Amino acid sequence: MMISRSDLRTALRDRRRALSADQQVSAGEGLYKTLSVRPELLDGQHIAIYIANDGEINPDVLRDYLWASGKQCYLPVVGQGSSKDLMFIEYLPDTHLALNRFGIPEPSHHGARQILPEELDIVLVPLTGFDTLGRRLGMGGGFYDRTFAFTRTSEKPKLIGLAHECQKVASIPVEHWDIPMAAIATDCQFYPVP
Ligand SMILES: Nc1nc2c(c(=O)[nH]1)N(C=O)[C@@H](CNc1ccc(C(=O)N[C@@H](CCC(=O)O)C(=O)O)cc1)CN2
Ligand SMILES: Nc1ncnc2c1ncn2[C@@H]1O[C@H](COP(=O)(O)OP(=O)(O)OP(=O)(O)O)[C@@H](O)[C@H]1O
Repeated sequence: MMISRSDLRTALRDRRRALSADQQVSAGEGLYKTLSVRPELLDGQHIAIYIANDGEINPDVLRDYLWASGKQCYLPVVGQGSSKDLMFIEYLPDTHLALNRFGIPEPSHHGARQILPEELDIVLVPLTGFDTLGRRLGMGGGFYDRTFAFTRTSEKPKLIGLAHECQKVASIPVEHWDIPMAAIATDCQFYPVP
């Protein structure tokens, strides 16, 4: 029998949380090495990124590099109540972050610059699991799938999934609402989606 998405998610979350602090630091540096040279990323000006949570690969080194090279970076903000759409707020080095209802640091949307999802060039999507066909498993909230459902029929933004190499599996069971990634980047490798 095929493993369920929910069991796979639990196993892959356990796997990334088992990485040591040293391994997480090296993974973040590896991710920077993988992505900082890719034209797929450098062609973009408005780039959505995230603050690592629950053992996710940490894109801070990459973000600081992007910011220093003159890119605009944005962080996801979850809506109030039961809203399942993400908002994106500009990140600046002095941006104040506070924990959202999932315990993930996010900027306040008061006074900061918001960008519409369709104005983003690149979205760096946090992954729990992936396969080399660009299929992904997230945290199970459906936030990215819902917010970026329109990318099925638009050129922009390009979605690039970020994960630890150890989150690669042979095949992710796919659902009809899943939005495919254009590419996936890990601490070790860049996977263009065929
Ligand atoms: N770093 C990061 N930021 C992100 C996401 C993400 O996956 N990673 N999101 C991507 O969608 C959004 C938040 N979505 C999330 C969906 C579920 C859970 C989660 O941990 N659920 C817990 C229960 C937590 C609780 O209710 O207190 C769980 O299932 O165990 C977290 C974030 C926006 N920001
Ligand atoms: N475009 C959509 N419209 C309506 N519901 C959706 C859409 N996309 C996903 N969902 C719902 O969201 C729920 C979670 O989806 P899924 O298990 O694929 O989450 P995920 O991709 O792991 O999470 P995330 O996108 O937050 O990283 C599903 O129950 C699904 O019904």
